[in-house]
Amino acid sequence: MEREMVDIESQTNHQEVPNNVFHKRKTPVTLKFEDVVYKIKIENVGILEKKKKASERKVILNGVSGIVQPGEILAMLGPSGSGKTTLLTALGGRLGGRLKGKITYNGDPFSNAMKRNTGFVTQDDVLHPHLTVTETLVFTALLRLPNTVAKEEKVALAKAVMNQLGLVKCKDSIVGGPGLRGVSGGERKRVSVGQELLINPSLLFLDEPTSGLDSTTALRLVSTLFDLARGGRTIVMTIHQPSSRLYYMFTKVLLLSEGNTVYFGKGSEALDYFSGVGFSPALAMNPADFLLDLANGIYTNELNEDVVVDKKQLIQAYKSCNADSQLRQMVQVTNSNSSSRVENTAGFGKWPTNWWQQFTVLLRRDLKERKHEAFASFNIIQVVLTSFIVGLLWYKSDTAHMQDQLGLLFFLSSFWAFYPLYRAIFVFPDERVMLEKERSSGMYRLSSYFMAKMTVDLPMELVLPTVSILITYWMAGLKATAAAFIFMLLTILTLVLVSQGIGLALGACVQNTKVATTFASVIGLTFMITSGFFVQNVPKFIAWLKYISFIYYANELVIFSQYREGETYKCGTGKCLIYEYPGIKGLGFVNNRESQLRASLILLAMLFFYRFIAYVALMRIGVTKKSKSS
Ligand SMILES: Nc1ncnc2c1ncn2[C@@H]1O[C@H](COP(=O)(O)OP(=O)(O)OP(=O)(O)O)[C@@H](O)[C@H]1O
Repeated sequence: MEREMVDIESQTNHQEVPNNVFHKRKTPVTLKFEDVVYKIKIENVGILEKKKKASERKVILNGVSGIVQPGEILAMLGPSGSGKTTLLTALGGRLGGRLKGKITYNGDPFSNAMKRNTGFVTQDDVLHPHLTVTETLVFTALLRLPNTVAKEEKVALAKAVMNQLGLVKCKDSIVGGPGLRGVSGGERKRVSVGQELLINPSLLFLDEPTSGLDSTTALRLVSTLFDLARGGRTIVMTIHQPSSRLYYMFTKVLLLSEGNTVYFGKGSEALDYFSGVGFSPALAMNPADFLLDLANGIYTNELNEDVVVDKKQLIQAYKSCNADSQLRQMVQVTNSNSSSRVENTAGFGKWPTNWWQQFTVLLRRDLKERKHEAFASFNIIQVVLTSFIVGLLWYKSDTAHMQDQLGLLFFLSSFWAFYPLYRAIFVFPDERVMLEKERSSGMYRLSSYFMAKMTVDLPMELVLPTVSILITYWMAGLKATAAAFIFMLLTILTLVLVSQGIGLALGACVQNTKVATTFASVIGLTFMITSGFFVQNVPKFIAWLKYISFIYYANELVIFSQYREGETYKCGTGKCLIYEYPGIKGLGFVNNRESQLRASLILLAMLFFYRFIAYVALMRIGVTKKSKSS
């Protein structure tokens, strides 16, 4: 697979890549939003009172309206917490909950076709840290571009994006992330933008794309966006503190203060507007700084003194100005007609690619991303060392010391019940943000993602226990027949998969590794102590717990692998039947084919059951949010 990617890349090295492929435009989109109101519920808990106070509704967006046309860049400015990200998320069709007002795209509400024509760059870069810049963009192209585009063309487009965003220099460097040195912050941001440019979106949303960038890099990035807008795209972005050079590249500016519009209109006319309502800049200053000060309720007068301004006065001034009523009239004109409707013109079906293509690309991507984790030497050393120590402790054990041997069998069941559980817990919480981002843009089906995740870790999940059992089994002198060894190995491998399933389900349901780890300890310990090794005379009302304990069934099968009906052990001066040994008899096992089959089938059912739970829990992540917007 790796070779395949290298081949494709080398082919495209000789291929003519258009310098600016993004000047070709699909359907231009006019974005209108009218009286957008968003409230969230806040549960108030007094510090001193134990009782919860009644929940309150906090207004995040308070009747915001606007219009952005193809070829325009709208920059949303405002102090921190003024609602910029919330509005951007709402306009990008990703905000659920109590969203009121009307948001339309060429007159129509947000649709699946629109979703695939929309690029959304989040504030934090959500990227796979171990992939190189090229791999990141090529995998995105393979997943997001439709089947109608040939594979070679997809790779060529990824290359074109790298050219356009100035990423060629670092194309073979890994992206990096927390604790892993990779490309610079600015390059990482450009990779995120590149992922969205690949689909040549009609509408592009960017949440603070310039934060953390030096002014030159920020200017370069916004220049690229300016070029894109000129190609007919509609661009909406939030920005904290643009330099004046950046400010004048924006076609329109929306200034927010505590969720209210303080100004909406051309960036170049903002200062005139504020002069008209009594606030003209007394000193030569960056217009963006002046606007942000006002939105924060501060005005610097001729004496360079900061005067407090009533924000309500600014909000009211905007509401009663001509610009606002003109804007409302423009927004209210419906322009829904079949020629402007965003259709699936890009050749996307319900999904850009078919199930198998999604699965294979995701598998290749996961293999590259997770090989460092799955094949980490410390995992291998940990398991091999533990196996040797266990082998030494039980070196050449025999049935003359039945309790010792039972202890070994129980230890093996318990160790392989816990080890994969704790590893699997992290899989989905670590991936949540990525899954959310990719599913929100309709990149792939959940089932192909899920199957790729199940498959990618499988080899290592099975190789490690096999190596461990190989070491311990022979050192500890367990039954030296191929049948007994294979039975034991298959039992342990099934146990590993069940345990992994429980970890995946916990991680997927809770989505918080700390909480999931706590649950895992409680569940794991409960299943371990109810499996019969520690206590056998359990009160009836709680004795049923062992029947849902996967460790109980694994322990049963492991014991079956070693001892046959009628076999004996040395007791006192004579011999006793092994299945009469108190430690085994108390477990209540019947050693016959039916009970072996029953235990095996229950373990297999658990293997699927816990994965099913994990799948259902993941279904809520990244689906297009249903809001109450009218
Ligand atoms: N789910 C939530 N729970 C509680 N408060 C929220 C939630 N979502 C948004 N808020 C609040 O809504 C307000 C607006 O948040 P938002 O992130 O949109 O602001 P912003 O202007 O983008 O801020 P920044 O520039 O700091 O990113 C903030 O006060 C924030 O605390």
